[in-house]
Amino acid sequence: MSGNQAFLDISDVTVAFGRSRVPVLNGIDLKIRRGEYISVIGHSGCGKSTLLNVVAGLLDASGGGVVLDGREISGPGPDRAVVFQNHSLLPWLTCYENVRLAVDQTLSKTMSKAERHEWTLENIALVRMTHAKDKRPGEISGGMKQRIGIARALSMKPKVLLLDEPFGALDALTRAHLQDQVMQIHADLGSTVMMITHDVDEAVLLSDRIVMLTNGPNARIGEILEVDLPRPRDRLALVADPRFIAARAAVLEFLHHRHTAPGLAAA
Ligand SMILES: Nc1ncnc2c1ncn2[C@@H]1O[C@H](COP(=O)(O)OP(=O)(O)OP(=O)(O)O)[C@@H](O)[C@H]1O
Repeated sequence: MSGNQAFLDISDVTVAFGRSRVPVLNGIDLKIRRGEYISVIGHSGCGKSTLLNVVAGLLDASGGGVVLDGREISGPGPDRAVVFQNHSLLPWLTCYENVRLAVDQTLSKTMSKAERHEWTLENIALVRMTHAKDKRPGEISGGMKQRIGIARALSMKPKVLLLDEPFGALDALTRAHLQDQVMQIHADLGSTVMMITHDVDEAVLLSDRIVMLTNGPNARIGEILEVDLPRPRDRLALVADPRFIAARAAVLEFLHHRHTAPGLAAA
């Protein structure tokens, strides 16, 4: 991919914590196109969340930098909305109020009060949560909380959606429903998504490319797999699709046998 195609340009990012001289991540280069769905996968502790936090602007890289749509990232901003594994809704607000708060914080200069109300409802409808919009987080399931978290993130009209294991804490069926919804939203809105996951099937189902990190410390990009599957994707049909099976096998093979950086002994 040529440099000028990058919408999100992660360039030579290195992160070392505290006084440690051994970086967690070392020289991460990744160029993401507008509208692309990227998954980052790797063993526990290799630095996936660290990378996402650098892109979110929640953490400063020790070296390198990130440019989004031509602007260098130097802190958190509404152009990058994050959805974490553990839903971070404010418990004393209703679902509507949680989304509305984000809308008011980011769009009050560009939308009237009535428009913000409509926009809030629209985003809640997008994740099919209209029926529970007046409930508080304590009154709804984990999957529903994640849906509101996604609605809140989308309502900010971010340039990039950053998903840090958004389905990780959910049961298999709820997880599948939410993956399908996110696929639909990605198709409808053309969102650019960077998602951290541990789940190989999830990565193959959702992604245009899967970025595989080597084990840390000094984690690097070991390999990037293009997922050559037409959209829309149907999870049931894909189970028997040789391209799905091959992509899945390639990621598993990397995770089991080739997760060490070049030049290091196998773990
Ligand atoms: N604030 C911090 N201070 C010191 N070390 C940290 C900090 N945050 C993360 N680390 C270390 O950096 C490494 C990478 O952590 P990170 O959470 O990014 O990994 P991960 O791949 O997302 O892990 P998991 O898949 O288990 O969530 C780990 O060794 C972790 O202990």
